[in-house]
Amino acid sequence: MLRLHDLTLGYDRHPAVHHLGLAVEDGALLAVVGPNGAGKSTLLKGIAGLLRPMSGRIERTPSLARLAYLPQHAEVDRSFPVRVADVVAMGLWSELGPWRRLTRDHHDRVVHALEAVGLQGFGQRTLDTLSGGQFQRLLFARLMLQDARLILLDEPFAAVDEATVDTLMALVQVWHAQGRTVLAVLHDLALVRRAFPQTLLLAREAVACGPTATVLTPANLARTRGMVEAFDDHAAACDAPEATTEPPVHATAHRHDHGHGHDHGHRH
Ligand SMILES: Nc1ncnc2c1ncn2[C@@H]1O[C@H](COP(=O)(O)OP(=O)(O)OP(=O)(O)O)[C@@H](O)[C@H]1O
Repeated sequence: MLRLHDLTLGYDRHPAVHHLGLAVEDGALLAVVGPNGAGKSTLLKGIAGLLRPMSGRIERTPSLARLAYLPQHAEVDRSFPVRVADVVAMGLWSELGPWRRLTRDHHDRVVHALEAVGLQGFGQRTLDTLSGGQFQRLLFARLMLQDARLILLDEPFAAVDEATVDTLMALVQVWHAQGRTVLAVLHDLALVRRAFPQTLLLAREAVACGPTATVLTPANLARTRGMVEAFDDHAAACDAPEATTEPPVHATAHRHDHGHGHDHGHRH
């Protein structure tokens, strides 16, 4: 299980998301949804261990120790003149370590992963020759080889066409069927409703979390709209005491209210 305990994350001591308390069960397929600036990427970076919590903590059971994180498209530099097959093979890093060479079996797995994402025959091409959609397919091939139990995808389908979404979404479904836990930041609500059993609706705080149909209601979506704009990026750090107990909820939002309304924008 992945648990967030009264988690606040931010930059330069300014909170970006605050007081998240929720539990995501092992094997969940969870969409993270919310307006621009809601803190979705920040949350994924926090879970990936790239941002230290300002307060609160993230707990992962050992079953989720092996983690793979796919950052937003724009954050990945693909001007390196390296070969597609070599980038995919980087997914084997945790298995190989720095010194071991690829065996025949490893090469076969790279070829298989490229086939699975529809990039057969692309192995010898260099990264800079790929289209945006092809590059995203390559990143999914690398993810396949990482064999992670917890997979974090930040807008994996931004700027890719429908056929690519279908191919990559089929892979996500396979990972889900294999019992892996997948969290994906998405803006396509139709896709979320169709393919993601659970959703976290985020607007600097957890607005709702649980079965997608109960989270993506018109009322919840309307509430999120004003919440992000009203949040003050330069507010002082929150002095609210950390919650001492966490409710044992399944992918359920746990909101802290310290006596201020939403019209105050935030509680920091
Ligand atoms: N490196 C950073 N330094 C300072 N502030 C940041 C940094 N990254 C994000 N922020 C701020 O944190 C807040 C949340 O940003 P974040 O990228 O997590 O939102 P998001 O929900 O992923 O948005 P989008 O849908 O636009 O990608 C925003 O106000 C943003 O300006």
